[in-house]
Amino acid sequence: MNRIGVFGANGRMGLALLEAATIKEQTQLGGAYVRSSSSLLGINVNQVNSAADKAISFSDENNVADVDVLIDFTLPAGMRNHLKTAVDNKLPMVIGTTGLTTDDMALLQNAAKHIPIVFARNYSVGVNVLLNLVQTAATKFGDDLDIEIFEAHHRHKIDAPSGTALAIGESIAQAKGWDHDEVAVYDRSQVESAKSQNEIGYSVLRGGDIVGEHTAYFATMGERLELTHKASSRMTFALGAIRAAQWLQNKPAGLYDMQDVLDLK
Ligand SMILES: NC(=O)C1=CN([C@@H]2O[C@H](COP(=O)(O)OP(=O)(O)OC[C@H]3O[C@@H](n4cnc5c(N)ncnc54)[C@H](OP(=O)(O)O)[C@@H]3O)[C@@H](O)[C@H]2O)C=CC1
Ligand SMILES: O=C(O)C1=N[C@H](C(=O)O)C[C@H](O)C1
Repeated sequence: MNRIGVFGANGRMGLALLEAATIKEQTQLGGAYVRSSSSLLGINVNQVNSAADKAISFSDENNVADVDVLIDFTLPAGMRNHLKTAVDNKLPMVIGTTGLTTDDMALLQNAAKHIPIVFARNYSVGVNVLLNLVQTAATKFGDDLDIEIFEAHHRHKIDAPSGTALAIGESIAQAKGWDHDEVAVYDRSQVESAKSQNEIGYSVLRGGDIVGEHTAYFATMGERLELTHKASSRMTFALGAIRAAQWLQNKPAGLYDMQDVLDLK
C-alpha cells in the first residue's frame, strides 16, 4: 500500500488529490498538509471533501510522517519549501506546480540527485500523447508552416501561458531543432513585423470554471491542422498524479516526467 501525503491539501487540486488517493487501488491517503497558519488544522478532511478518507485530518506541512510519497500542486514558493521537506525526509515526490522559473528547475535537478521526483506540467494521458503528436505535425508540413498555441483556463489561474502550453511549445521546438526561448512570442502587440515562420506564438484566455484547454495550430497555405485537448475534470490530473506516485515506488533518485510514467518516450 502506497501512503500518499498531499501538500496544499485545501487547494482545488489538493482536494481532488485527497479524493483520488482515497479511491485509487493500492494507495491510501496518509497525510493532508496545509500551512501552519491554516484554520483547517485538525479538521477532518472528510468535512471538506466528503469522498476523502475519514481517518485523516489536515495537519501542518512541516511535520510529514507516515507517508511513502509526497505530492505538491501549490505555488512556486510552496513547492520550494515542500521540496526541501521531501529531501530532508528522503521521500519521493510528485510535483505538478506550474509557473516555475529556471532557478526552480535547477533546484529540482539538484534535489533529484537525492530523491526520485516526477515533475510534469500536465498529468493527463491526453496531453502527454499530444506532446508526441505535435512533434509529428511540426516536422511533416515542411518549413512553410505557422505554429500557434492557444490555452484557456479558469479565472483563478495565476501563471500564463500555462505550464502545459509551454510544454507543448518546447516539444515542438525540440522537434524543429529550435531554441524555445528564441522562437516564443508571448505578446504580438510588441512585434512590429509580420509573423516569421521560425516562431511559436502563444495566446491565453482566462474565464469562469474552465478546467484546462489547449490547442496547437499548424497552418500552411491551403490547410490547417488543429490539435486540441480539453480536460473536463481535475480528477484527471489527480488520478494521473497518483499513478505517478505509484510508479515512483522503488525508483532510484532522478528527475522523471509523466511521459516516463506512461512509457511514451
Ligand atoms: N500538472 C498538472 O497536471 C496540473 C497543475 N496544476 C497546477 O497546480 C497548482 C495549484 O493549482 P490549484 O489547485 O488550482 O490552485 P489553488 O490556488 O486552488 O491551490 C493552491 C494551494 O497551494 C497552497 N499554497 C500556496 N502558496 C503556498 C505556500 N507558499 N506554501 C504552502 N502552500 C501554499 C494554497 O494554500 P492556502 O489556501 O493556504 O493559500 C492552496 O492549498 C498550480 O500551479 C497549477 O497550475 C493544476 C492542475 C493540473
Ligand atoms: O492551473 C490549472 O488549473 C492547470 N494548470 C496546469 C498548467 O498550467 O498547464 C495544467 C492544467 O491545464 C490545469
